[in-house]
Amino acid sequence: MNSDSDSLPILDLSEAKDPVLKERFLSRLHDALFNIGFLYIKNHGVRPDTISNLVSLLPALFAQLPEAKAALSKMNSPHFLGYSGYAEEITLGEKDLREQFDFATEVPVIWDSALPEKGTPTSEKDFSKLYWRLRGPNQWPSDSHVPGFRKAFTDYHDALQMLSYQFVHLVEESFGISVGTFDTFFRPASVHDVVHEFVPPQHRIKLVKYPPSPSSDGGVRGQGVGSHKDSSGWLTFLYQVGEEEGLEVLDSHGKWIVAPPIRGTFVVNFGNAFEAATQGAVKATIHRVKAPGPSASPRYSIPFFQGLPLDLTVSEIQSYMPESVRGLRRASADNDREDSVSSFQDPRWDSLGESQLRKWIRSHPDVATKWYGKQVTDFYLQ
Ligand SMILES: O=C(O)CCC(=O)C(=O)O
Ligand SMILES: [Fe+2]
Repeated sequence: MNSDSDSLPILDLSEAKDPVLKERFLSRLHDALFNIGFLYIKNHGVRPDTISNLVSLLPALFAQLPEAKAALSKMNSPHFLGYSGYAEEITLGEKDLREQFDFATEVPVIWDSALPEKGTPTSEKDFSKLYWRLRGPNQWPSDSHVPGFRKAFTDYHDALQMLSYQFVHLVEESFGISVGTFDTFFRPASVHDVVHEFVPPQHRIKLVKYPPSPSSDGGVRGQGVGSHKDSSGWLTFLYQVGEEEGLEVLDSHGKWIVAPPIRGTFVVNFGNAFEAATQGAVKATIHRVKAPGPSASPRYSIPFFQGLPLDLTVSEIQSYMPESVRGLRRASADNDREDSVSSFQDPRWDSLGESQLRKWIRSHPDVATKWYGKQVTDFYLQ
């Protein structure tokens, strides 16, 4: 962040529909993108009942018996979808004091382990690359344990997908490029698009619970999730449930800014791929979550990670960005971080799929070894 303010901007999306307020809205969005990289949006158009229908099921989802949760374990899924138990994930060498379910756009498996020369009967595209194996269906909880979950999740997914596409159009406008420039990443190509036909991406949605946890002797709250940049996609739309604070955002002076839940809003931030696409002009801002203290209520959150086509490469994505945007690159103090954009620009993982595969293998080597084998796992762990 590069702002002297101690709080994040709140943008009102209804202003974007008002001819009088639109210019001001776009200039605020431009500032938020280039100076801060983290913002709230309100009047976003997602129906309150679409949100509350899913939110109201979260306690039951997490209260399932350990056997029921184990039956949905990520260990069952080559797509890294499913349940991860409390404190099973590690960020920056420390356990994250949260449990979570990873869901995604419901899609069939398209990975084809056949040799590329054989092609596939249905498509000219080569789906033999290992990263295509990341795509696949969800593990749904049983309807007797969490009644109505699949419908509530799907409605929420569809609403957030639409919001994310509309928001990308506003980003295009604030960049001064034609509305729809990035649509090619998200929709089946039209007959005129002969450059590259992308398979519409799978978006990921995490359902997260941070239970109350003991503070250290000095009263310091535990690590809900350690400081990180989002690496699962293009843009993140985070819904913070309830009133429990926890999310913090690192500004450009190295100061942590609290990003409390604000009723009726989503928090929007940008992933590594967006930072790479803009050559660092829009930052994937570092953030973290503090676990609730011992007498607090559990905190729930729902980040939606907008996906991108897995075969999209960094240079290809950059070619869609105008020089006026890429030229706004800012100096960054975090270029040497392990999870920073630099790993995405390493030619070995230069497609989104390669960088995603690496990320998932590194965060779940046990799942990776089971489905991808030791040799592949070791390669991506190096
Ligand atoms: O729970 C939150 O508020 C944020 C979680 C987060 O940053 C993430 O899962 O990437
Ligand atoms: Fe995050």
